[in-house]
Amino acid sequence: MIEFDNVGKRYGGRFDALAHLSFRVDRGEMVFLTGHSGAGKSSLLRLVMRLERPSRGRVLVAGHDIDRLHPSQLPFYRRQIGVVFQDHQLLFDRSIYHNVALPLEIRGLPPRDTARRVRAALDKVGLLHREKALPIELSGGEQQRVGIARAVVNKPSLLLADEPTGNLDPQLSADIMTLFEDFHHIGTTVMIASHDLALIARLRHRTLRLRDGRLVADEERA
Ligand SMILES: Nc1ncnc2c1ncn2[C@@H]1O[C@H](COP(=O)(O)OP(=O)(O)OP(=O)(O)O)[C@@H](O)[C@H]1O
Repeated sequence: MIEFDNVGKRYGGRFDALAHLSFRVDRGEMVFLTGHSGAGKSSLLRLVMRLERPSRGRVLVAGHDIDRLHPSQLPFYRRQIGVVFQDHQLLFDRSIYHNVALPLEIRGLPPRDTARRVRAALDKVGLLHREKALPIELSGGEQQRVGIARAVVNKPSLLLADEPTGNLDPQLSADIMTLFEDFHHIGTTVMIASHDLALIARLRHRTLRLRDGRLVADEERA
């Protein structure tokens, strides 16, 4: 599903944030990405989203070199990827329903289809009963679940998360990871950048470890 072939990413013409990075993630796999702050985790995820382009090497997603995508193809490409951030980036003047509906409204999906999909996504994260609430009325863990519902409302084949449990206590973090595992179990490819080594060790999924932009470990834990 994802293949990095000797990828390097240089910022500002001199700083190598990523270097000689090669790995494959198969369709349906769940993989953690770890490493110290500044190791290059977010840069790697941004390359997969095609928010950044590699300075060298190739990034293939579903068999395609995504550097070759025409700008007109990017919206369709990104629609296949759900993204969850640490600070879930909800719109605070919109209800939970409308936050989750946003990606579908941007696509111009008919309201009836939008409603069906939004409710299915909210149901998956256990928040159907809160659809009329505003984000401010929800706890941090619930807000993150809304962020996940919004990320999966387009039924992406690939789900990326950048420190999705960064602000949550251990129990809520474990609950959020269980949600990601649920999507993995129905066939979604999942890649999660996280600092939470204790949680990662407990969950026993493949883990890629970066240090100074290089892949220093690739461990199967199943
Ligand atoms: N747009 C940019 N321009 C210049 N340097 C950048 C840019 N984005 C990231 N960097 C640098 O590249 C390196 C890797 O950053 P990145 O955000 O990928 O690391 P990270 O592992 O995600 O860190 P953290 O865990 O702190 O989020 C860092 O030294 C960072 O300062």
